[in-house]
Amino acid sequence: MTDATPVQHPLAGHGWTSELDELFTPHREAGLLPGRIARVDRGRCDVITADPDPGTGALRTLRADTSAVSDPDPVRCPCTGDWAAVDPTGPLPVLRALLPRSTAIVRTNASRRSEGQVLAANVDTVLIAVSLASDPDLGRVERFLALAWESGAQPLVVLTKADLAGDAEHIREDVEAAAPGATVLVVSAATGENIDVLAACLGSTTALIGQSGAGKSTLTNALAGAEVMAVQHVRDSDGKGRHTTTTRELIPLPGGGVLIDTPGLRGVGLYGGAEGLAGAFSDIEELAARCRFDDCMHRTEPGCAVSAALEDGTLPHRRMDSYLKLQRENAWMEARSDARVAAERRRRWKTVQKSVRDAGVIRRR
Ligand SMILES: Nc1nc2c(ncn2[C@@H]2O[C@H](COP(=O)(O)OP(=O)(O)OP(=O)(O)O)[C@@H](O)[C@H]2O)c(=O)[nH]1
Ligand SMILES: [Zn+2]
Repeated sequence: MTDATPVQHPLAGHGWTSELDELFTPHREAGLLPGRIARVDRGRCDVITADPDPGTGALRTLRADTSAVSDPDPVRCPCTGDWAAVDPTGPLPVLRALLPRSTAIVRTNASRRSEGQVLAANVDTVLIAVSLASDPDLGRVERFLALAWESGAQPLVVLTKADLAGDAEHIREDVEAAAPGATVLVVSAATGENIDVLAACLGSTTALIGQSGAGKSTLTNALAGAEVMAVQHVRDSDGKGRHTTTTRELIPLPGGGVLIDTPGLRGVGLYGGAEGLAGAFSDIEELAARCRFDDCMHRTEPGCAVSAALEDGTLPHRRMDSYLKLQRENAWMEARSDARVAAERRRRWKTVQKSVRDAGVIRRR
C-alpha cells in the first residue's frame, strides 16, 4: 500500500507524492522531468509528464524511447503505472530511469510460465471485476485475490452486470466469504447502480483486472464519465467474444486519481505468491495459527483448528481445496529461480520504500 502524502505538483492528480518527489531529487538535478507511463509498446511508451501546456494547462503526453531502461528480465521493464525520469530534449524523448515501485501486479507470462509479466505498477487499489451474468467461479476469484494481495495493493471485488443477475445479494454473500479483508460491491454500468459508491472507494491509482468480458472497459467508461475504452459485444452466457482491450492505459478520473484498465485475462498464474496467498486466505491462516502443533499439516493431527472448521462447516471444503491447490502451484513456481528472484526483488523494493518513509519521518521530527 502506498500511504504517501499527496503534494502540490502538476502530477498530483496522477498520484505523485512527496515521497516520490524526494526520490526524484537526483533526476531533477540532472534536468529530467518526472512522468507516469500510460502505456508501453515495442520499445516506445506514452508518458504523461509534469509539463503543463501553457495554453490549456493540460499535462503533455510524450512518446518516449524506453531502450535505456529496458531489462532482460521482463518484470524490470517499464510498464503502465511506472514513474519515470524523462529527458524531453532530443527529437525523440528518452526514459532515463524508473523510480522504485511501491506495488506491482505480476502474473506469470502466459507463454513462458517461469517468467513474470507486470500488469500495472504503483497501484493502491486492485479492482477485481467479476460478471454476475453467470454464477461466479469462486476459485478464480480467489486466484485474482491472491494476485491482488501479492501486489501490495488493497483488493476490491466488483460484481458487475447486476441488471442481469437473478439473486445478486446471494452471490455477493458467497463471494464475500471467499474474500476476507476485501470489500465486495454489486454494480451495474447499465443502470448506474452503485457506480458512485465504487468511485468513492477508489485509491489514487486503481487497476482493473478480470476475465475477458467481465465488463472492465464498460466500468472504466462509467467511472471516467466518458467513452474512453472501446467495448465490443460478447456473448454473456459464456463471456466469450472478441478480445477487445489490447492496450493498458492510465485514465484520469473526474474525482481525482487514475484508473488502469488491463487486458482480459484468461487465466492468471501466480508469480511469487506466498504473501498473496496469506492475504487471500487469511481466515485459514488464522485457523492454522490456532492448531496445537506449529507444523500441523491439517490432516489427522489432534487439536487441528482447520480440520475442526472443515468438520463443523465454518470452512467450506471447496475453499480449503482451492487454498491447497494454489499453494502447490506457488511452491512449484517458487522453485523456479525467476520467481524466487522476483520475490527477493519485491522485498528489496519494499525496503527502499520503507527507508524513504522512515527518513521522511526522522526529518519531520
Ligand atoms: N447488461 C449489462 N451488460 C454489461 C454491463 N457491463 C458490461 N456489459 C456488457 O458486457 C460485455 C463485455 O463488456 P466489456 O466492458 O467489453 O468487458 P471487458 O472486461 O472490458 O472485456 P475485455 O476487453 O475483453 O477484457 C459488453 O457487451 C458490455 O456491453 C452491465 O452493467 N450490464
Ligand atoms: Zn491443523
